[in-house]
Amino acid sequence: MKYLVTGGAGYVGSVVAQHLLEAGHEVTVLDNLTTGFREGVPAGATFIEGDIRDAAKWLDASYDGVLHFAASSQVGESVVRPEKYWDNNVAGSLALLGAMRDAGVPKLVFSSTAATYGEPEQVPIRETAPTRPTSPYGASKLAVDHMITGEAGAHGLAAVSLRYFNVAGAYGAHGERHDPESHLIPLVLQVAQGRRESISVFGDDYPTPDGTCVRDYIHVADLAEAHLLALTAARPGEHLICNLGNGEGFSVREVIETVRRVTGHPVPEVVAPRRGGDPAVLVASADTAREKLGWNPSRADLAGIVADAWEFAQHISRER
Ligand SMILES: NC(=O)c1ccc[n+]([C@@H]2O[C@H](COP(=O)([O-])OP(=O)(O)OC[C@H]3O[C@@H](n4cnc5c(N)ncnc54)[C@H](O)[C@@H]3O)[C@@H](O)[C@H]2O)c1
Ligand SMILES: O=c1ccn([C@@H]2O[C@H](COP(=O)(O)OP(=O)(O)O[C@H]3O[C@H](CO)[C@H](O)[C@H](O)[C@H]3O)[C@@H](O)[C@H]2O)c(=O)[nH]1
Repeated sequence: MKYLVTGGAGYVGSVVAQHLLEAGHEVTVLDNLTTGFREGVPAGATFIEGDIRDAAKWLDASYDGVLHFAASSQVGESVVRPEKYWDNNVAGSLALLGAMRDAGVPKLVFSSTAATYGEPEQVPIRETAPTRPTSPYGASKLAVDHMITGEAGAHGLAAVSLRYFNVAGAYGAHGERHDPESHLIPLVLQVAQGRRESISVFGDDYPTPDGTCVRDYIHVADLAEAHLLALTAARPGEHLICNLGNGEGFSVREVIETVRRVTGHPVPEVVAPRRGGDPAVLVASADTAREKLGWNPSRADLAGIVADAWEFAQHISRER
C-alpha cells in the first residue's frame, strides 16, 4: 500500500513511517520541518518538504491513505499563541481533508490527543467522556476530530482518530527531539546528561498524591503498532476514535525519580509555577483500542520507556 505521512520528520511520525516501511508499504513524508528534522525521515521514504495546507499539490489517487501527524503540539505555547493552533492544526487539516476528497484518497489515521478531554470527571478516561479541553491545543485537535466525523458521514472517508496520552521512548534511530526541548522526559534526561542545571516542576499544588501532574506514558513503538492496526480496521463512512495509553498514571516527581534510577545521575529539581492549560490527571482507558483494533501494548514499564529514551538522548548528543 502507498501512504502519505504528514509530519513524518517529527517524533511520532518518523517512528510510524519506519514501521510502515518495515511492513513493506510505500511511504511519502510531507513535512515543512518547522519542528521536525530532515534526518528524522526514515531511509526508504520519499521526502517532500512542504506544508499540509498545500497538500493538493502532491496528493493523487495513487495513495491508499494518509497518516496525519503534522501539527503544532505544545499545550503551554497554545495558551499564549492560540491563533497559531487554529491556523496550523485546524486550517491545515481542513486543507488536507479537502485535498484528500478531491484526489479520492479513501483512508485517514489522525493523531488526536488526551488534551481533547480537559480535566476529567472520571479516571481512567474513556472515549465517551466529556470533551472540555483546557487549552487551545486540545480545542484545535477536538475541532479536527469533529471535522473528520463530518467527512466520514458525508463523503465516505474511512477514518480513525487515535487519542494519544503521553508518548515517550524511542525506536532505533528515531526518538523525541524538539528544539528547544519542551517535553518532560527529554528535558529531565538533559538534566541527567548535565546539559541543563535542573528540571522545573510546573506546579506542586495539584490535587494529586504528591501535588504534581499525573500522566499516562505510552511507548512510541506500541503507539506505532496501533497505527498499522488502525489502517486495517478503518471502514468507509465510519470515524472510530480510540484512546492510546497504558492505563497507569505517573506524577512528574515519579518520572524524575525514574530518570535518576535508570541513568544513575543526579537530577536537581526546582518547583516552578503551574504551566497554563495543564489538567491535573490524564490516564487512559484503552479498552476500545484493544477491542476494535486488537491492540496489545507490550512496553508499559516506565523504567523501560525511560531507558529507551535515555539511549536515544545519548545517541543524539554524541552526534552533536
Ligand atoms: N508527543 C506526544 O506526547 C503527543 C501526544 C498526543 C498527541 N500528539 C500528536 O502527535 C502528532 C505528532 O507529535 P510529535 O510529538 O511527533 O510532534 P513533532 O513536533 O515532533 O512532529 C510534528 C511534525 O509536523 C511537522 N509540521 C508541523 N506543521 C506542519 C505543516 N503545516 N505542514 C507540514 N508539516 C508540519 C513538523 O515539522 C514536525 O516534523 C501531533 O499531531 C501531536 O499533536 C503527540
Ligand atoms: O519542564 C517541564 C515540562 C513538563 N512538565 C510537566 O510534565 C507533564 C508532562 O508535560 P509534557 O509537556 O511532557 O506533556 P503534556 O502532558 O503537556 O502534553 C503531551 O501529552 C498531551 C496528552 O496528554 C498532548 O497530546 C501533547 O501533545 C503532548 O505534548 C505536565 O504536567 C507538565 O506541566 C514539568 O513539570 N516541567
